[in-house]
Amino acid sequence: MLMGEIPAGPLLSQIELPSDLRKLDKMQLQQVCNELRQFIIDSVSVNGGHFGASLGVVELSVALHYVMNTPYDQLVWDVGHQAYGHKILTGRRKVFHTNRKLNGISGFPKRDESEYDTFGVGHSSTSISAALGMAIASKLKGETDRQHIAVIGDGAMTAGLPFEAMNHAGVSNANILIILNDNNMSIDANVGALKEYLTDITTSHTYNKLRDDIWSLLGKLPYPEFQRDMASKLKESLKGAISKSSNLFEALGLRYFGPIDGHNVTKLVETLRDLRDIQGPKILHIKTVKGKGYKLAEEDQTLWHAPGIFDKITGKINKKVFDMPQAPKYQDVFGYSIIELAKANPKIMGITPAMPSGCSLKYMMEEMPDRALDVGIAEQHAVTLSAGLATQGMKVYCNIYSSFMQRAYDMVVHDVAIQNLPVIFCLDRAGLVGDDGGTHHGAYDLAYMRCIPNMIVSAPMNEQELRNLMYTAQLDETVNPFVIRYPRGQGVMPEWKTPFEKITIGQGRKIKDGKDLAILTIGHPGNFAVKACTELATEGIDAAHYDMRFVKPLDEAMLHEIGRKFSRVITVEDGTVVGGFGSAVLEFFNAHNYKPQVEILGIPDRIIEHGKPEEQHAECGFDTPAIVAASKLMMQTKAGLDVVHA
Ligand SMILES: Cc1ncc(C[n+]2csc(CCOP(=O)(O)OP(=O)(O)O)c2C)c(N)n1
Ligand SMILES: CC(=O)[C@@H](O)[C@H](O)COP(=O)(O)O
Ligand SMILES: [Mg+2]
Repeated sequence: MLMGEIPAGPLLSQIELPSDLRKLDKMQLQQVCNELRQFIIDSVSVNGGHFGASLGVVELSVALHYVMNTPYDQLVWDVGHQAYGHKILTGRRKVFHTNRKLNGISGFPKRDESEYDTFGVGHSSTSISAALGMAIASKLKGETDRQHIAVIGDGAMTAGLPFEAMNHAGVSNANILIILNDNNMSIDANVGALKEYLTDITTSHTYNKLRDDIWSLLGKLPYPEFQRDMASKLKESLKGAISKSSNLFEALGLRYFGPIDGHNVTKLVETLRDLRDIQGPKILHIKTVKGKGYKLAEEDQTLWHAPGIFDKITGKINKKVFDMPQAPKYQDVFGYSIIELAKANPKIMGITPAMPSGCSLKYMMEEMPDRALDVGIAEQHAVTLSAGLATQGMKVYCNIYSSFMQRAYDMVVHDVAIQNLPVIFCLDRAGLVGDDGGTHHGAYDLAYMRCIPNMIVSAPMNEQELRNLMYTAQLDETVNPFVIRYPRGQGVMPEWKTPFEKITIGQGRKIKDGKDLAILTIGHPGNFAVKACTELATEGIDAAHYDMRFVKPLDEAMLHEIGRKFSRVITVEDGTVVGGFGSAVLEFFNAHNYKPQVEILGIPDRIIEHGKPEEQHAECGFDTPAIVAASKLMMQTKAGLDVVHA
């Protein structure tokens, strides 16, 4: 056993790869499922990670790798937070204890990690498009026997992209199987008309009775060939009568099967075998329970989506221990402050695309259900909906994780910025997010927002600043789109509930005067600089510190002061160094002919993998020790002449 390796049950420990699984008798699969489920519980309880979603697809994961010839047959998991069983069955059981840790395996499927991971994921709703692309390529290569399977949840299905993909798949002859894993949950409760439809189709007596009658009639027919022939004839004749009018997926040109019980591994195996023989685009609807097999997770599916480390016997979740126990999370400052503001201003609304718990809008949804909405996984819709509301004078706080906002970029430009609508974008999870890794970092927002005309782009250094920026953004005199971006987790102010104060847009704050060099920060990393200045002082270096607050508009008066006074400048941001805050400062200095030596600290131009945020800050080189080191190095050079290279 490797150090940290989690022990597996007797059958599971014999399975290194799906080829081992396929040697088992079908009757042994239930035991494999039981052992796999236990292994996931054992692993996640000690190492953390996503939990309920993987428990819900244990049987499906086993059945898929048992029936399909993976990796030749291509399996695409949507989001990938449910793919732990898949990872464990495909060569990564022994290293599963390194899941989401620095230098360990990723929490999501990743192409360079395994040939069984056919497509890199983390963001939702991409699976059908990706699998369709693979299926079309297979057809062109003449691979008629190859299967392409997209496993997508009911939450991920609420986005636009799957419908774009199904609209295409339905008129293609591509060999694609979509498995809709319907557990009636997203992270929070799933929302919208599709959810209602999936419930209706599951419980519809007419539809199910007709389907069951047909199958039992077919079962009574004498020969399998005759059954098949009869099935297809019946299917054809009933197509117009029932399916198209009563089934959304059939209307899109997909053959619809189900719903079936996604926890019955034998039934899944039989069904997948049947479907393997049916060419063309098709969808299998399975019903599962998120958190299946761990009672507490079944009972509170939101809490157990990603609970962190817990005691698997008692179910007690270990609360994360923060450096500053009393300081709140930025998320809660947002969640409580928007309620305060909304009570005073009836025009205020809150919008989240599927992250009410994550971003804390849930508090407002509970208190003011008409004015705070979860629109499902639909970032593009969230932005344009906010734009529509803004045309009517509403003050909308559209709260989207920074990395998920990437897919709504055109809506920000076309629907908001070009019309200069004063939508307030609260970009949560800005900067480096930790365990979720490269797909989830909010690394690019400063760069991609600051290049758009009309935008105001800001980042608070602490809770009070967040509140004041939120307050300023909703004032009637603020007529531009307003970005406020802040990181995941804790701030720094135990006494965070300060009275609201207006901030002058484009005005920074001088935190500390100094004479040797200037450290310019944006957002939360300003706190790293505060500590760095204290440390530098003990070594006789007198650094000035400016919290610039805005990347757009820049505080030009402050930058003139800095340009005139300092020949050494360090900029610090938790965003990409390519085109971000540091670049904006350099552009200003260049335009005004200031020539200080400038070092830009931030996220380098490569993908930062999973790990703890502190490890990632250190790796990128913008934490306190890195600021101290860069300052000391800069002080060794002759100001304004030598160029410092890290
Ligand atoms: C574009 C995007 N928006 C939001 C998320 C956050 N997110 C991850 S999983 C999830 C719920 C997905 O629900 P579903 O597809 O039904 O899977 P389940 O967890 O129920 O198995 C959400 C909202 C994401 N990963 N990507
Ligand atoms: C898979 C996914 O996208 C989410 O579950 C994400 O991991 C949530 O991240 P937070 O824990 O930061 O809300
Ligand atoms: Mg779901």
